[in-house]
Amino acid sequence: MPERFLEQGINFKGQDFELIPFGAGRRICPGLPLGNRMVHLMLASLVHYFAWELPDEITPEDMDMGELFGLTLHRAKPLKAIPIKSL
Ligand code: HEM
Repeated sequence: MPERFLEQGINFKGQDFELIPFGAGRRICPGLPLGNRMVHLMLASLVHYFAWELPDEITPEDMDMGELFGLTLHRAKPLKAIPIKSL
């Protein structure tokens, strides 16, 4: 639920310990600025250039958003999204 951080005034740059995808303090990830730009560029390019659909007539409401606890918290079932055509 990434939206839980909306309007909280929390950012990911290592000051707010509720959200530290790049770590914090002296050993914070030195690739933070590059990583931040690349993730935005990659995701925006995929959304901009392709139309997407879910496999097997799954609707967004049916998606299993279950989580699996580990070193990081990730989806129990990987997201499968199919690019159907370039826009
Ligand atoms: C979305 C992309 C990335 C994420 C989420 C990420 C996340 C992290 C995290 C959590 C750490 C450990 C920080 C800590 O120990 O507190 C780390 C360390 C590190 N990251 Fe990244 N990283 C990303 C991209 C990059 C990139 C693009 C580079 C280099 C070009 C990079 C280079 C490093 C290095 C060298 C360390 C070790 C820093 C140290 O131990 O002093 N990372 N990263």
